[in-house]
Amino acid sequence: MYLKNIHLYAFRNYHEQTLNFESQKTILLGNNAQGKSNLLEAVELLATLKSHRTNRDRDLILEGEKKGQILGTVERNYGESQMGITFRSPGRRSLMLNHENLRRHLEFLGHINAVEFSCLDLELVRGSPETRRSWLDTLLIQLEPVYASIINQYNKVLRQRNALLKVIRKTVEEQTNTDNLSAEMSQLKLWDQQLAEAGTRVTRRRNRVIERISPLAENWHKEISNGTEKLEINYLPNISIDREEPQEVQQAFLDKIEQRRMAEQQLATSVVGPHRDDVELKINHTPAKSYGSQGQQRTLVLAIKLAELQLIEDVIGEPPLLLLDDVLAELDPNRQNQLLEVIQGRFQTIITTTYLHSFDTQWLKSSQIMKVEGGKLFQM
Ligand SMILES: Nc1ncnc2c1ncn2[C@@H]1O[C@H](COP(=O)(O)OP(=O)(O)OP(=O)(O)O)[C@@H](O)[C@H]1O
Repeated sequence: MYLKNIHLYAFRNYHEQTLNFESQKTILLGNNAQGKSNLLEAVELLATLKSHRTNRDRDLILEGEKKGQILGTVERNYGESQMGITFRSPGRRSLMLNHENLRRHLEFLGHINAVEFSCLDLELVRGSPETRRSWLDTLLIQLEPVYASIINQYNKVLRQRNALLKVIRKTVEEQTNTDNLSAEMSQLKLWDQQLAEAGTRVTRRRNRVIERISPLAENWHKEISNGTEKLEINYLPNISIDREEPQEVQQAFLDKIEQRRMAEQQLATSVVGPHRDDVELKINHTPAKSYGSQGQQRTLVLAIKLAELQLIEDVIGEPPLLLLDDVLAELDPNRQNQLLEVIQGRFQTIITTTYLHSFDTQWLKSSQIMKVEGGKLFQM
């Protein structure tokens, strides 16, 4: 897979800019706040339709404009695709593939795959469970684009069920109309069923992806730490997935809802389901979050990113893009070399950096280097 070019119109701090990727490796060089990460964000959006920095389209549009656009051309084994996303404020985004407007997000996903690695990824270890869920979901969308609608459907049901739980609490507090309450309770039963169905789909897929990525990450981790450390990645689902059959998982889901009924009604929110999942990361049998040193945590994240590259390549059959946002300088020479060795000519890589001195000369010679200044790119 090769991203040939990208065009940005009124996107973040870019008025109008084209970048033709002329080498497997592109280095975006510039001071802080010039637009380097914005460009990587544009590639991330083409790959996943999500940005890890915002979920409001209006943030993505150049200040003062009503419309922004990202266009890109990607070359795959099966041929070339032109992709486009138009953001509107106010308004909804629209998607284009090969000059045709798409109605469904699903048809847009899966043409570009990318693994992003930035200093924010340390949050995978240090941050809240939400960060780890979001990491899993983004990975799953790339591996099987249909997951985007599965997780959206789950979130929609969850929102509606939470709204109903709030209505029920109000009815109970006001102790007014018992007829209303019984109608609301039967409605809740229907939402329980929907939550369990949608949630089972999410849980089973998250479990599957963890089963696939864990051994890969564990191997990388062993290699980077020269065999001195053992990484363990465990899925901690809110609903037990010991059982094989989806119907059995669904039943376990419904049983747990029943057990937590009182708590849910008091809190007026859903306390059962994959929105409460987490992923446990352990180094030498101890939690990486509380016991891991900074260096160990960095090794862990690097191992996970290398595993993501490998897994996506295995599943998709083509190497994904690698987006490195200001991370090379943060890795020690040993880990830097390990990463550069893996990349060598295999993955199209876009790197942002404020300095060039941490790159080796061979690497610089074979890279396209672009200077980024105030939302403009200059060939160096
Ligand atoms: N919607 C927008 N309209 C105009 N400018 C924006 C918009 N969103 C972000 N910016 C500007 O983009 C710049 C940030 O760019 P970016 O995050 O790409 O920085 P960077 O070059 O990667 O720097 P760093 O090394 O600090 O990460 C800031 O100047 C910010 O004000």
